[in-house]
Amino acid sequence: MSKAPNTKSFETESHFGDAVIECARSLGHCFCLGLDPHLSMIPEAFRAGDMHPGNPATVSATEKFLLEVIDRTSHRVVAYKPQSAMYEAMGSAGINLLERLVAYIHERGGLVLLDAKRGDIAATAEAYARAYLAPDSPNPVDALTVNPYMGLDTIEPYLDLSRKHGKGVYVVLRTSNPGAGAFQDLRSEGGTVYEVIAENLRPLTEDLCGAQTGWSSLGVVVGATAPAESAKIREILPKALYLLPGYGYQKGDITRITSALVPGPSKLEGGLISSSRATLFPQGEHDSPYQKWTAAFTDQLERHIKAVEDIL
Ligand SMILES: O=c1ccn([C@@H]2O[C@H](COP(=O)(O)O)[C@@H](O)[C@H]2O)c(=O)[nH]1
Repeated sequence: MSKAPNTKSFETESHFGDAVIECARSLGHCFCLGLDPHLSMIPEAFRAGDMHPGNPATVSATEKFLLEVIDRTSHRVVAYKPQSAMYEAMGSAGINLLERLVAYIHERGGLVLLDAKRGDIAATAEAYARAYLAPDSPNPVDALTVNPYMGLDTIEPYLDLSRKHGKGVYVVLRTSNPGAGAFQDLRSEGGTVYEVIAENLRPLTEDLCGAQTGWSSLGVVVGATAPAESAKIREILPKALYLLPGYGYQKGDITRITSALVPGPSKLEGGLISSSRATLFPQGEHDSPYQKWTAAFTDQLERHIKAVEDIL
């Protein structure tokens, strides 16, 4: 699906929404693996020194771990969702690591949805959009999460690159965290904040639908912990792909998250169900030797994928 590192022109130059759905249909599930290298959780088999974020050895250890994870999963997951903050926390070496990982995933034909939740005035958003969504960017990902709090004009630069190059844009709508409702559920005449944003996004999602599947490259982030809200959003945004974080570690009940999905040709579809910590770091395996860790990791990954398959 992709070309050489950092010169990649997304072959779905075509369309992110189509690429996600086509991959999900061929794999038979919609599991997305979060690449969140929490340094304290990196297994013993990969750790080096004190794992301080400023140590070059920490970055190398993290890279070894994540390359192993990617090698073991690239044929099994629909997309990867690196969390930008985890790499930024390691300074410029961490950002370089993120670039190498994105290139590595692309060499293997994988999709990268960078979770960076960018949001700023349009002039600055243009730079964020160029940084990640322009095909000639030093670190071109396939999709980016963005924050709509500052208004629709601030997401326009990302949409522009989606129109031109088929990139995915995921707007944060109703999040998975315990405090999500405090602001996002506030009511005005038009409904809750997240419903008002969704209404505003509707025509934009419809403009960005793929020719192959009809799904939009403009998606939304909705916590897997929020099935009722998910259902309401689906009524407003029938064509938007969901990114559903919060499965696993945050205990989102995926048997209820079917409210986000709709029947496709053979299974439910319309979202990416994402897990980071719970899949990357099987409980009790932190101190395991390499062989035991690989077995535990593969077992955990397959259990999580199976749980997703079972609800579709
Ligand atoms: O509502 C949201 C939006 C984004 N996230 C991000 O997803 C992962 C979740 O990690 P887990 O280890 O699976 O809990 C993380 O990168 C969050 O920043 C979210 O959790 N909820």
